[in-house]
Amino acid sequence: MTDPVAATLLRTAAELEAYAPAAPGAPRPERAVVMTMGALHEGHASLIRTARAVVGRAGQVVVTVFVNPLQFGEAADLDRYPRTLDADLALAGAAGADAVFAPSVDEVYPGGEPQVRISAGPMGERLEGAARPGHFDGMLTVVAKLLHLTGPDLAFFGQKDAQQLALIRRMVRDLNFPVEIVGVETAREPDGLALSSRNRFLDAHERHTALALSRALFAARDRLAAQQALHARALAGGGSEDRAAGLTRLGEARLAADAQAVARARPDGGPAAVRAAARAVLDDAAAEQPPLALDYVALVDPADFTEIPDDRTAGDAVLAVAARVGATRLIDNIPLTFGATT
Ligand SMILES: Nc1ncnc2c1ncn2[C@@H]1O[C@H](COP(=O)(O)OP(=O)(O)OP(=O)(O)O)[C@@H](O)[C@H]1O
Ligand SMILES: CC(C)(CO)[C@@H](O)C(=O)[O-]
Ligand code: BAL
Repeated sequence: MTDPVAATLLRTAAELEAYAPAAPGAPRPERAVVMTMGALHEGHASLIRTARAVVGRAGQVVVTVFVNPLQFGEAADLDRYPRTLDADLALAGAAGADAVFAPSVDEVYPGGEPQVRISAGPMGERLEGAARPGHFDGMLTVVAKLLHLTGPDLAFFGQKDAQQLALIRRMVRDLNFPVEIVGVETAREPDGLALSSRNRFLDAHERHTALALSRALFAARDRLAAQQALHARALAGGGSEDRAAGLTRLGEARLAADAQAVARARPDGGPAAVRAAARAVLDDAAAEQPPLALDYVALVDPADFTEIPDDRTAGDAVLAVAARVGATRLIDNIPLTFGATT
């Protein structure tokens, strides 16, 4: 069922329940769900295509479209969130979805705002959670409900919302949800800007400033790679303080500086160096017109989003950034691995 036709629209839990049941005696098809807030773009399409590739033609791909009031702090952000259901049905179908479940607020919360909610715990209070109090409780509550309503074998979420993905993995583990969570790499514009439904609010100047988010992340990644390459040369005997001193005596300043850089390279590239590389780009963008207003740039442990200490020499990390450009708040992040000298 991968023809480029609009996906079937399901509006209620009853329609979803009755949707394409397995024939009597036939095995239930494997079901993948991709949860969204609509205004679908290529980032969502890549999640849907990945979901289709994993479950195959015999499987079912259900996309949910629901702008969840529970996870919005500012009413204005909720009100202006883009809603484009017809285009969403076409994009979801073209990317390989069978059905789009787009319930009303009353359908999802028939008793009004739920009194019993999922608590995101300490991880939900850091970074995005600090900037948007209650956001992650609201997000996890609706994800739990949508998992119950759609009953998937697998659920796909973007790495672009890295803290959200980590919290969903944690909820599924802590509360024994019978579903496999799959993370999908961030889709970007050719110039690096992470695709986001909120990008449509940026005018040309704001978009130019907003490019600093991804450029900061790439600068940090490149700094880490350069430090790791220097360290690999150090391991291969390519530099030492003695060699640098010898070259200085011979007047070979450039070669001396190179030998010294190799000798001093840390095996991990150094968390501080990585943060500094990102910060330099973001500081420049604060002077752009319009300016970038930095909310945070943080190098964190992907398991719990605590800050990576400066003496950490190995392991996985996420460099995450959030900033406001004009009236639009944007986030981005990049996974990094320390200590991976080749
Ligand atoms: N650029 C992207 N690459 C990969 N996945 C993405 C991308 N953008 C969003 N997603 C994922 O799509 C799913 C639905 O996200 P959502 O509908 O909030 O879109 P969004 O573009 O992130 O919206 P916004 O940025 O306005 O919050 C989430 O799992 C999210 O991580
Ligand atoms: C997971 C989600 C669909 C829950 O509303 C939302 O947070 C999103 O679009 O990332
Ligand atoms: N993209 C994550 C959902 C939100 O911003 O509310």
